[in-house]
Amino acid sequence: MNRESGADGASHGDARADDTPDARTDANRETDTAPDGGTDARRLILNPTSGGGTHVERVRDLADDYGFTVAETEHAGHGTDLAERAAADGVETLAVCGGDGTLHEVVQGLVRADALDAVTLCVVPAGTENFFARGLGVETLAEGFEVAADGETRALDLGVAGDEPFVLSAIAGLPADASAAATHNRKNSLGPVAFVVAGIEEALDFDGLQVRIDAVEDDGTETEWAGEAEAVLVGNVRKFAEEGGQADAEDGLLEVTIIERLAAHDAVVEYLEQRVLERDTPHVTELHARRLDFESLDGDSVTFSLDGEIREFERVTIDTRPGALRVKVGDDYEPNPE
Ligand SMILES: Nc1ncnc2c1ncn2[C@@H]1O[C@H](COP(=O)(O)OP(=O)(O)OP(=O)(O)O)[C@@H](O)[C@H]1O
Repeated sequence: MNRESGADGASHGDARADDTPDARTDANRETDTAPDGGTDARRLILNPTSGGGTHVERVRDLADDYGFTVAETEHAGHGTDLAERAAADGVETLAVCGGDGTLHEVVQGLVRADALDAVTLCVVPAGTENFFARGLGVETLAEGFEVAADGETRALDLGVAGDEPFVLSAIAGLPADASAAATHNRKNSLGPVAFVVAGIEEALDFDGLQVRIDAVEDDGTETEWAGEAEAVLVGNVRKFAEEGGQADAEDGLLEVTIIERLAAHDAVVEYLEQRVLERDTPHVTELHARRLDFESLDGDSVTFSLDGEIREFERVTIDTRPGALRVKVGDDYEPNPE
């Protein structure tokens, strides 16, 4: 694994000696508790409702130890405002404590503030799934702060659907409907099982998508797919084909999986064949695309899940901003997990 440079050739191993708790002064500690502002270089945006919400006290203690001021979200969408504010305040290292949805909001704020170049993100996992944090090799709250202090900085791709950035994935079809049904409250009470429960409920009355997809592949080839789809899964940091999991997030490409609509039973068998046996199946199309144009053919808008946040599009272009996200990663991060 290349530990020297990210996709943009940025220099790495840039943790500063004063990032460690021991190196900071008592005076520093006193200013660390500014709730929602200041000109500090390190700030943490904390979603107190992510996961079961049991992380708050511990995270505040760790933030204090590592010299992060804490800005707590007060409502859905607030993470975007707080990130914009952090950028305006000149924050250089911005940690995000929550799940993938909170990270999604924070990235919106940095894009709105045109501050992706100026801010390095760190993740402190406190959500239900924490897919992004796990991909970066960050499993626990404490590891989130350790990596914020000492981790390597890499330049990861950012996905964009229309004008909205996403980090993990943009998915349309059955899984997006299931993710819409797995509400925040339900996730808090059921955990990851909420997705399964919601998925079964949604499968009972999901109609399929009538869509056309024009993709520009890695080598410039243009590919068109039109028909009735069960789901269109577009991964940036995440991939869905074969065994699924983390994708190469530094290749400037989207991992696209289109699952053709079949009788429910056949579709499940084929999807499992592909995932478990890694066998090509005739009704699953995989593409590595730089860009794709998605259009609903029946005039209905389609429900998308962008990192778990629900949006509606009748037509949308999805592409990437290669290497646009500066992110601290742990030792277990694999740039190319293939
Ligand atoms: N103070 C708040 N009160 C209520 N909702 C909030 C608050 N702050 C943020 N949110 C909302 O919480 C939602 C989910 O948060 P997040 O994704 O971080 O946690 P999660 O759903 O538990 O985890 P994951 O996405 O990893 O499964 C986001 O859509 C966000 O808008």
